[in-house]
Amino acid sequence: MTLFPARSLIVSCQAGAASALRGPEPMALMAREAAAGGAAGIRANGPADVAAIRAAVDLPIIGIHKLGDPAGVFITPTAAAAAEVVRAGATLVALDGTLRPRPDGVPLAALISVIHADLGVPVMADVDTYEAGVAAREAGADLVASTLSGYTGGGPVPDGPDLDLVARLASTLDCPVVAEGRYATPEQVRAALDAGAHAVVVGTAITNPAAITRHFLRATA
Ligand SMILES: CC(=O)N[C@H](C=O)[C@@H](O)[C@H](O)[C@H](O)COP(=O)(O)O
Repeated sequence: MTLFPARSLIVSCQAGAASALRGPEPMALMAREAAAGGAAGIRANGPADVAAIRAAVDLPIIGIHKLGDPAGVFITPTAAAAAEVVRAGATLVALDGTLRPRPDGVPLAALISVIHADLGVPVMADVDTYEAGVAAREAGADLVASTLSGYTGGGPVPDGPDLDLVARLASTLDCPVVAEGRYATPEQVRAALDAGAHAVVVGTAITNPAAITRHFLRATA
């Protein structure tokens, strides 16, 4: 897997529904800034954002298409969703690789195989546990990412990243492991790479000014 050099930093350019930055143009500007800063790739949501970012930067784009209920399987849940972001210019597709059933009941291996055959792009499985990571690799995922750790159990989301999951996956899987989810400091990024991650995806800490403001505001209380 040579899409991303070893020890790459990938920047996730996504804005929530309430964000003033939501929309293809702001996300494309964000991606340009990330590229100017040295990012090796961009992660982006939805065909409109992916298309605008594709036109703005010459970097690999991890395309996702969030559809449906955020409490369930919603990151690129179907082959049709994957096709939309690939047509828009995504270099590879990330999708929910947890052990939860997909809304349409299609098994992960079948979905990955259709994406490989019909779209010809690599697939990154966003997982929540070690078991899901192993299963995703067996199902044909080309990369496995820790993206969904902390988000599927129904409990509070932890403050920090799941470095243990990254270390376990990296020591077992014969594919690149990507660290993603709540990486907020350069030290955490280095720790993930030193634990065996091939690349680290950082979103909120770089591209969400409201969250960054709230983070600094804690010091004023
Ligand atoms: C759980 C979920 O839906 N994660 C999403 C996946 O695309 C995004 O909302 C995250 O921002 C992204 O994973 C990057 O993580 P962070 O923003 O923590 O650096």
